[in-house]
Amino acid sequence: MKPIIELRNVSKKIRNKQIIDNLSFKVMAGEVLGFLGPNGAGKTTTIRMITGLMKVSSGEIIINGTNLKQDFEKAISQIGAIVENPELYKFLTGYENLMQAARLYKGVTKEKINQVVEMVGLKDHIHNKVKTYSLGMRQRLGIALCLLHDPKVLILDEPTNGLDPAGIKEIRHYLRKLAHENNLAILVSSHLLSEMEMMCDRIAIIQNGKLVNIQRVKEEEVKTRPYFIQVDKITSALNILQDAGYEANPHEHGIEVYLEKKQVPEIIQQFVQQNILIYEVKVISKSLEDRFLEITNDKAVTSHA
Ligand SMILES: Nc1ncnc2c1ncn2[C@@H]1O[C@H](COP(=O)(O)OP(=O)(O)OP(=O)(O)O)[C@@H](O)[C@H]1O
Repeated sequence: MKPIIELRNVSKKIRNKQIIDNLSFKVMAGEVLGFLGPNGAGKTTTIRMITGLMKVSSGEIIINGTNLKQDFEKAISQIGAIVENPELYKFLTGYENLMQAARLYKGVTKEKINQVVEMVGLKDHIHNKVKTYSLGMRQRLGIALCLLHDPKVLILDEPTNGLDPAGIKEIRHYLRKLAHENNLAILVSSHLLSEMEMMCDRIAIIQNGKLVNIQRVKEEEVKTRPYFIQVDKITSALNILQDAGYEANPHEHGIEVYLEKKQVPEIIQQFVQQNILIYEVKVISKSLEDRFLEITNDKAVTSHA
């Protein structure tokens, strides 16, 4: 999988207050990454930086290989985003809303409009007025608007706000479909673990502007488990794992990496060949929920808030 969004040591200071602190993560083509954190953790600020609405104080943001600072137009043209609620004309039909937006872009054909309608499952309702739509349908129309210019990245800030469980399920279905079938990299933020678990392939937890954890969700947790490996050369070990396509991050005095049991001896062999000393290998068995509650100190946010 190819990283489509990449943050490298991104920091943001506003009036001497460190809002985002050395944040690095990647969102791959074909995955939905959840950006989870309590209120005020820095999710919106990060999303505003990725979408070019706010400048970084330091660090780099790379969108599909283009550095946002070096070629803003090119980087931004690959992003579709809903940062606040989608702006919709409620007295027009869904189709008319799409036609309005299409005028802003060059070369959006009728076929393209029909294609995005199909992608978000609104075909049967697209000629009805938006005021008759449920919140979930409005979100889906908002997503269709974002897709008109063929972005590689879709970014949605709190897309489930105000939706009932059926609406959340509906959005989840279409986001997963877009990621998996159209190979989009999707970043969604939320402060609710339960919603993120329903929607995402991986979850990145942020607190006080820092990334505290990235973990794969559910199904894949069954196959792969997070291992902690304590080594002397963390960077070399990380490079070996990441080059081989493993999801690995620095963790305390070692590395956290998602592995299947049968992959463990293979990794140890590679480390030994590269003269990396291994002091400890253990499974980190905590669930995502344990980690999140621990991280948020059981305050403000719970998985069922
Ligand atoms: N323009 C600003 N000036 C000063 N402080 C700011 C500014 N924008 C954000 N902050 C502060 O930065 C921190 C992170 O805010 P941000 O909105 O990014 O968090 P969030 O995780 O999106 O939270 P929420 O879920 O409540 O939207 C908060 O403490 C907020 O008060």
